[in-house]
Amino acid sequence: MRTAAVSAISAKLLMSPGAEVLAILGTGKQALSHYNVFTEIFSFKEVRVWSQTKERVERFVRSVEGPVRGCSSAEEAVRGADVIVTVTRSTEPVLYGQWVKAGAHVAAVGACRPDWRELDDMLMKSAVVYADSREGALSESGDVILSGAEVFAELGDVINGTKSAQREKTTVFKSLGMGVEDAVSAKLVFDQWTAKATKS
Ligand SMILES: NC(=O)C1=CN([C@@H]2O[C@H](COP(=O)(O)OP(=O)(O)OC[C@H]3O[C@@H](n4cnc5c(N)ncnc54)[C@H](O)[C@@H]3O)[C@@H](O)[C@H]2O)C=CC1
Ligand SMILES: O=C(O)C1=NCCCC1
Repeated sequence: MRTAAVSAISAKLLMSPGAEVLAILGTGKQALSHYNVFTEIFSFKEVRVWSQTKERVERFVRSVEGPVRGCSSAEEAVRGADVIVTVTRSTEPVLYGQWVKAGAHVAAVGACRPDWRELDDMLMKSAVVYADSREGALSESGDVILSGAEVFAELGDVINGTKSAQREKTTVFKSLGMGVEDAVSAKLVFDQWTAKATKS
């Protein structure tokens, strides 16, 4: 859930204000938590989902409620989408810049190894790239390392107001996960548990 929460913060900061269509590539555990968090926080008119097989897409669609539509190709899912979440175990690009609408926001969650990709060079080079950790992105993300794309800012820079949120441009948030996210999540759980325990 903490990974999806961070992706949702990236979307809150970087997606276009009138965003209506969300696309999710992948139908595993991260896809479900992203679906749950994004539909809880935002009001997308349509959520499109694609995965490797028709069976996985159908199973995912049956498992959730809301305005979800299964797609038979990644291209069908992402064409015209305002926000795209990539949550696959792919080692090769599944999302191509030529399909992505200008001004869309991409939260790229998979491909967390230096030789793995989810996004192609065209997208990485044409988008404004943000990361949770610049250091992490430059050592762990194949999409950043192999494309040679510049990391414009960390998400924390945008939250602190030291770097701009370029909503009008196509943006990529490269997520890798950070220990501090686990620490904050653990504190939230502990605080809620303590509050309940003191009441009873
Ligand atoms: N950035 C972060 O903080 C985190 C990133 N991850 C990464 O997110 C990704 C997804 O994780 P989970 O949902 O837990 O995995 P999962 O195994 O539950 O789901 C993986 C999904 O990827 C799809 N997939 C696998 N190979 C593919 C390919 N070649 N092309 C297209 N789709 C493919 C599968 O059909 C499935 O829908 C993994 O790469 C994982 O390492 C996971 C946790 C945190
Ligand atoms: O932050 C995490 O947790 C992970 N990050 C990338 C790879 C899978 C787990």
